[in-house]
Amino acid sequence: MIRIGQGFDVHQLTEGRPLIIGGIEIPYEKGLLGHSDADVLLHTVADAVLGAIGEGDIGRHFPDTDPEFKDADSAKLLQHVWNLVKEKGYKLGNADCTIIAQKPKMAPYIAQMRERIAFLLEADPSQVNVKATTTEKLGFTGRQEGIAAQAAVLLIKE
Ligand SMILES: Nc1ccn([C@@H]2O[C@H](COP(=O)(O)O)[C@@H](O)[C@H]2O)c(=O)n1
Ligand SMILES: C[C@@]1(CO)OP(=O)(O)OP(=O)(O)OC[C@H]1O
Repeated sequence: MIRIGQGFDVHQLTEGRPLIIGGIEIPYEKGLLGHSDADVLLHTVADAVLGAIGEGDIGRHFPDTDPEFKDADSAKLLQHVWNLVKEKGYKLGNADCTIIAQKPKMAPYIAQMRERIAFLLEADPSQVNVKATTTEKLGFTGRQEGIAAQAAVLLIKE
């Protein structure tokens, strides 16, 4: 059996917050705003995984009104989601992710993100791809008001 899921998330860039993407802290003058650590990429992957198992989205599992998730480490949220996948008997086929950001340059951090996501999904880094694109200065990402991310995930049950 195979199941596919896709995710999309956006967080606003603001001063005075760390920039955490794909579980990696990136040195930058701004960070992402959210109830949790606002890791836009891990949220996107979690949503794609939840989509693949037909379990809604991260807002349903971790409400942003619940103080328990204030400043939450998104890696822990993704691990919780991954436990649901394992309970259903699935493993990762592959995941493909895109970060949409005008700045900063993600390229130096992509390999680390890939390894971190693979670790969280109990898979080999070869099963995870992370890409980045600007929007050529267009739109809210182009104006550096926020960063978006997309992911597609394939799960396999043998
Ligand atoms: N925040 C980003 C955005 C892009 N990259 C890398 O640059 C390449 C060119 O980006 P375009 O938007 O001009 O297509 C892209 O393929 C990425 O490799 C990046 O590292 N960080
Ligand atoms: C992760 C949660 C929970 O702390 O909060 P945020 O960091 O605001 O993230 P979002 O992508 O808006 O949705 C899920 C939330 O419930």
